[in-house]
Amino acid sequence: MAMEQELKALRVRIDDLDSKILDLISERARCAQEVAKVKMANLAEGEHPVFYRPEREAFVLKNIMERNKGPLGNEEMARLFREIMSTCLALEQPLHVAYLGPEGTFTQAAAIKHFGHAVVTKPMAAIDEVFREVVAGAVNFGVVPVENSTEGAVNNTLDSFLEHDLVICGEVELRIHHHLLVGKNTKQDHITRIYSHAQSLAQCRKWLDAHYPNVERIAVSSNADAAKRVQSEWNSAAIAGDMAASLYDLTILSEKIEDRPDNSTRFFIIGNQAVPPTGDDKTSIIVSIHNKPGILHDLLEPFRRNHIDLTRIETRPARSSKWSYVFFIDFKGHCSDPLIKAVLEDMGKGSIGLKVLGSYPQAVL
Ligand SMILES: O=C(O)C(=O)C[C@]1(C(=O)O)C=C[C@@H](O)C=C1
Repeated sequence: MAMEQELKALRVRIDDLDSKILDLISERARCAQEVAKVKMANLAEGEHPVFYRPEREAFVLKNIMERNKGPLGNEEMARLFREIMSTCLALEQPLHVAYLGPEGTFTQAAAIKHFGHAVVTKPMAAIDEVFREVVAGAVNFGVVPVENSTEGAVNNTLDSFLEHDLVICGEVELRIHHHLLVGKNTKQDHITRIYSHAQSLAQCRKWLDAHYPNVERIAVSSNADAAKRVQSEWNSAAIAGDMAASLYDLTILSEKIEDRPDNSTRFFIIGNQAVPPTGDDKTSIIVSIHNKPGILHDLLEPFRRNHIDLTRIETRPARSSKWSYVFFIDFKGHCSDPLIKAVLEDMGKGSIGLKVLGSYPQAVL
């Protein structure tokens, strides 16, 4: 009886707090509606309003994480605010976001992690199609994978940047946990085929060698596609993540089978909008250079001289001529910073071409 009384009193307090939170969230949403009105009222002739402001969102989330005193962890708290902002933005403008599908891919999970659940997500069959959908203006943004901590670059994404003129507006990092999944009719000891995306098969190579050394591994276009197949196919399993498992109603035979526990994938948000600096930004560029001795050293020297932190460098064959290359370089800093501007100018002089793909806030979550 005493416990019942105690619980009742605590629940009264919770109801009271919920009602205060409800009022505050509604007040915040009304504020966002006012923000939209101000943005609409201050447009120059022919200008389009910019509702989504990644630099402001990064500030809000970081601020919440800094001020959070617990007991909820910083990430949990930021995720709650991510969702509040997502719904507030949807009141201003519902965002449409294309991603590398089908439904249930890690790219969809990355899109939701970045924009929250209030966005309308649209699956595309290939990375290039995500780019084309954004270029065509059919969606506001696109989400594409760019690199995995175990398997390296996603070349289709890098190549698409050579063909399309889009801006990188943000990055998302996602911990990738792979599971071995089966449909209702498949037993663990009857598996004859394992489907997944080539990158996912590679990320689980050692585990597969140890547990299913003689089972055929079949690469398909995505791990969500693998999950979809095994829903109805007997004696086959898929390697995919949580979203695909629940979407296609599969049983998890083995959890977290990736070879490296810190296995993560980085995704880019692509759009048409340049993002102002936050003080904690990254910039991505493409540079093409003449092939001559010491050229790569010369290219990178200004970064060393100016203590600019290079975070990634990737090479791809140039489309223009055989045995010539382009470099994809990411570094810390924003292209509007005078120091970065000077370095890029310096680099531009020694190269055939240099293109800034975008400056964007470093991933907060
Ligand atoms: O500050 C703005 O510009 C807003 O539109 C408000 C708000 C928010 O809810 O905090 C909503 C969407 C933007 O992407 C950033 C922030």
